[in-house]
Amino acid sequence: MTLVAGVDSSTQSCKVVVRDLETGAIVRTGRASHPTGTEVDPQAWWDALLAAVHDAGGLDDVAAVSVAGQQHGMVVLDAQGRVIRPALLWNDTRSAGAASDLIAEVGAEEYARRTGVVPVASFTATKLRWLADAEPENAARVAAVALPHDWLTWRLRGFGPERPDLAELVTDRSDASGTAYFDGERGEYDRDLLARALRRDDAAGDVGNSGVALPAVLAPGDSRPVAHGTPDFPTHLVVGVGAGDNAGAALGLGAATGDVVVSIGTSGTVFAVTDTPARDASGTVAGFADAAGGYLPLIATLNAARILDSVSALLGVDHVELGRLALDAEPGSAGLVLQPYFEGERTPNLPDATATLFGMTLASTTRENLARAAIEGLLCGLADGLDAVRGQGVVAQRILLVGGAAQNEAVARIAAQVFDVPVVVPEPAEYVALGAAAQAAWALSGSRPEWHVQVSAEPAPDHRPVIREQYAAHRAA
Ligand SMILES: Nc1ncnc2c1ncn2[C@@H]1O[C@H](COP(=O)(O)OP(=O)(O)O)[C@@H](O)[C@H]1O
Ligand SMILES: O=C(CO)[C@@H](O)[C@H](O)COP(=O)(O)O
Repeated sequence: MTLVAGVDSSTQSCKVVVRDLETGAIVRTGRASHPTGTEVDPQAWWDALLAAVHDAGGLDDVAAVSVAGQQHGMVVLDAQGRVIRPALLWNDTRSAGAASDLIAEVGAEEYARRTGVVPVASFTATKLRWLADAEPENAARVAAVALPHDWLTWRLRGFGPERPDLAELVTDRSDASGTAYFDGERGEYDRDLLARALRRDDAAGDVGNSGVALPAVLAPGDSRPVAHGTPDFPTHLVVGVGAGDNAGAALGLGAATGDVVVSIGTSGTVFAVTDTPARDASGTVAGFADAAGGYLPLIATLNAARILDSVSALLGVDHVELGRLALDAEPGSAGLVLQPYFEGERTPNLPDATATLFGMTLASTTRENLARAAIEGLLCGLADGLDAVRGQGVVAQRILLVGGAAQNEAVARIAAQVFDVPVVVPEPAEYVALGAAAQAAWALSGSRPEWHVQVSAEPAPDHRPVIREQYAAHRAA
């Protein structure tokens, strides 16, 4: 049996799956936790990757591996290949002012035209501008900028401070498209936008002629060898190009026309695979690239599964009990509405917002209604996102619900009340890691594998417009 492995280095944890190349069957899995916080030393991701690989039984018998990861995180390296400062993650909002500054300088239309996105605090370019303004001595030392999956792929192939070959950094279109200095349609970096973000004129110019290295953007199915083998990552391993996590999930799910993926992990995301790029100058929909040569219009919320973690903790219950309580309440939670901006918000772009509970009366303020309001608030934000993605021409025939919180039955059943299209829950699995394993298989065999995805639940359509109507009324107010 030939085996391939996929990694998802996500916000909260690192997950590894090992699959049979022939059938796609999951042979074994591993996992390790990441630190909390929105600023993380990348070394912690490397340690977690090693721990997750060990937990999965190692890669000795595996022929190829590929790494997908949380998008946008800023990993800055000096000329010796050392990480200059902890990475700022996608959900770190300190660069909100930098995003506004970049838009004021370049223009939203111009950004959308050149990169498919308009900067928000999540995107790498804004973090570089923050670095240039807040830590100019660090910005001056930047010799390369990588994303989490680029850096982990580089380390896995045997590079790092001991072998600081920055020209060996590689990435793919999907993750590069989340930087706000890459055009997914042309498949090229916009180095003038990079130079502007970092306030470094020497960052402009052609590859080899620039003071700041960027990872080479490889094609889907491409690969690189392990250059310097270690016991954990031996030289026989073929290493795939990797991906941003959402593009990885699309690959793992085999998302096709008519499918809209709704992922409820640390972030909430709504996205679809398309043939043409989105260029939304309002900035609501990010016009990302996918991991298979197409595009991935996407909206993301900063608040998703952790809304439920927080409300579960408040109520002193686990996720199962939270779901049971929620299903004991009526749709609309008797008027209780949670606008769940616990960590600020990205869609809508309100980086300094906080959460608000509306509609509290003696009658409505029950544990059941609060549990339901948490799930409804989470899903209403994503339903607004679905509207925005549809506004880019995406036709939604069904929702594929994935991510940690999709495993909660109440979330799936209430999703069937919030969304106006059928909801399908694929069998519980780490779809980002599965997609990365599909990349590994593609790199090994030369063609994209056609692996089947099982469905575990299809909650009966039960659309209840009242849920979104009352949420929208409070948002407007
Ligand atoms: N049954 C469940 N109900 C609600 N939330 C859940 C459930 N299982 C896991 N989660 C939550 O899902 C999140 C992890 O999801 P995951 O997709 O792995 O996130 P990420 O990829 O962003 O690290 C955690 O916040 C976890 O508490
Ligand atoms: O910022 C985005 C997408 O634009 C997030 O989706 C990140 O990619 C983090 O993903 P998770 O770790 O929550 O899965």
